[in-house]
Amino acid sequence: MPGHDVPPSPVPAPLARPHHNLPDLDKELAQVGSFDQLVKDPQLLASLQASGYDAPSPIQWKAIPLGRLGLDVIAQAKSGTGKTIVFSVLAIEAVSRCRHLDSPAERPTGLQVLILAPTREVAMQIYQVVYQLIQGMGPPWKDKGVCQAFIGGMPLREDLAKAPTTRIAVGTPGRINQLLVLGAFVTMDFQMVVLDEADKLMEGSFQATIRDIVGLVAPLSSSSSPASRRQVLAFSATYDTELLETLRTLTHEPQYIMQTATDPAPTLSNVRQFYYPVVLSATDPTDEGQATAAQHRATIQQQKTVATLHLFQQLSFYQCMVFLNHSQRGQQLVAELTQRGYPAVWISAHLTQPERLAIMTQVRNFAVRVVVCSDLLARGIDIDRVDLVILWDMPRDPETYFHRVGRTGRFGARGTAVTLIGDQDEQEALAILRSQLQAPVYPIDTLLSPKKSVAVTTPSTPTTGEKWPRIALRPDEQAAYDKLLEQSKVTPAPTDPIAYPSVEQVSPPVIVKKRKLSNVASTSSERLSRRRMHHSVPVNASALPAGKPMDAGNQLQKPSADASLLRTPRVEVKEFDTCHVSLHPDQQPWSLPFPFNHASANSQAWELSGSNAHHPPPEKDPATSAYPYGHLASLLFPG
Ligand SMILES: Nc1ncnc2c1ncn2[C@@H]1O[C@H](COP(=O)(O)OP(=O)(O)OP(=O)(O)O)[C@@H](O)[C@H]1O
Repeated sequence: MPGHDVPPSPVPAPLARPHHNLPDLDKELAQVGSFDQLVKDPQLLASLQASGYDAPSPIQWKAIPLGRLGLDVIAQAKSGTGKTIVFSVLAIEAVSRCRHLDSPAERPTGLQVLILAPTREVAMQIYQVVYQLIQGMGPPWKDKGVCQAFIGGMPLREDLAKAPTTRIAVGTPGRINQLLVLGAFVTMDFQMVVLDEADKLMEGSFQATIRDIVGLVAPLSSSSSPASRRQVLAFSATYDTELLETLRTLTHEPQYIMQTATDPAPTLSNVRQFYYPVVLSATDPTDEGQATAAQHRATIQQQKTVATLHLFQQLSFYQCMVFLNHSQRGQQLVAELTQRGYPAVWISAHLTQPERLAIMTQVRNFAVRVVVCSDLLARGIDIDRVDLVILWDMPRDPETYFHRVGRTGRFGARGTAVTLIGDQDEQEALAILRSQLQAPVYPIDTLLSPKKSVAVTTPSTPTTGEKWPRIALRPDEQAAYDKLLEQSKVTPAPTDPIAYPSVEQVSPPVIVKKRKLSNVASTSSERLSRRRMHHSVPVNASALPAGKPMDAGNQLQKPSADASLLRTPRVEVKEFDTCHVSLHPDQQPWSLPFPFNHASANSQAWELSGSNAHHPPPEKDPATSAYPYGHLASLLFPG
């Protein structure tokens, strides 16, 4: 088992990135410019391009400049739209700025960036992305100590040895906290903490650990000047109102980049979503003399296995992820699938860390095509050959649905997600879910018509250069689908001037209200009593409510601009090394060079564009001694 401090195991050659040549499938992925307009460092730019990242996605276009300004940022973007590259670029730039300081004596040492992820698998994946970018940046960057992974389940001794020289640490909260408490990292020049899957990191027992970590590396004290404060960046595809509020307390006047009100659902439109009602037993487990509840459950599971095999036979796919809620059932399913000619692996947090890493390597190397898993892999995991996701069990909440489905259809690829519906509880949960989704969830018979003659008994082997795995469609389905794709085409990227979105243009955050999908039946007696009510009701597609837009009550309010000044400064990035900032709605923007950060803010001589010379710096509020325009203004007018 390779140690996690060695270079990551070879990643299979990437499939051709489809989004450049094909119609835009989702506006989250519409091309907005090119990386050479966004990234100035030639080594980093070359490395990005060599790794196949030619054109930034909208989240990269918006969040990289904002993060580079040194502001705290809370960002939301759909699964698979490239959030990892946002903070990888910002992390490398942060270290790069320090490396290029003229005087070696002043060059900061030790840890500068900390990237936290909720699972060891996601942490290792992020580490591999940053590592790959650094490797592509030429000799000075090939220093092994620049970026290191620190995850639980691996020897602490090795982590203690490598921590002092690490510049970018990627890890899971428990291990990172342990190392910080032990004083393993040198943090005097610390600059930035990144929370990936931030809503998950703020949940339950994680939250206290995250608070401890952020308190140690990026303390938020009112007395600390912005220049001495460290930056906090948070990313996720989903945010819950309450957790978002909690997250806000870790940040300082954060800038928000959120899903738009018109497109709130965090699943990509290029993932076709279906539900598959398995044939229900005609018996009610509560009827006397009939099957027991356990037998009834066993029947449903059997039916779900049959449905899974049916999907495998009918669809051609590269790789499939099957999500279950129970470990024992997962292992059983793996045995059944393997026995029937679909070799599968099971992965959950119950395995040892070496076992988990070995399975992930197998999956990434395409040595296995069916991964049966718990929600360990529901978030953040990026395997670009996954084109089929089966939700064997209904997820416990809508966020988990979005994240599970988001394992396919990544960055312009197409994908299919099928939710198996086995009983009344799952039918009700699906109804709740559909009320939150904008994308349609079709009944499975629209995909698997009994008349259709698709007989793919052995999954096809992918051919190099093939753009997508094919999912066979009837001609009429194909025509409808092509039309849908044509309609979703987005206008081409603007060229001159480069129109980055300003903070003010960013729509109000749309928050998925936390609502347990499985709360309908938390105890078996409740479950049984409901079954009694819905005695032998077959799953009927037409009984399910159609999708409708999200409840407006779920949205946070956008900060409003009053008549004389903008509560949030308008930040507009015009070129990759300058940004324009307006404090008054009618004011010509100030022109600021960047990159800059808190550490450099005080010493930076701000150049004001000529037309603004008559705009005096704002006055401080006497009550708070703070500038009224917030954090950015205090950066602009230090002292
Ligand atoms: N600009 C780009 N050009 C081409 N491919 C990209 C670009 N940015 C990211 N990708 C690819 O898109 C895929 C998804 O990226 P990433 O894992 O960062 O998504 P994400 O937004 O973090 O998703 P999730 O919310 O599921 O964690 C990755 O395979 C990544 O290599």
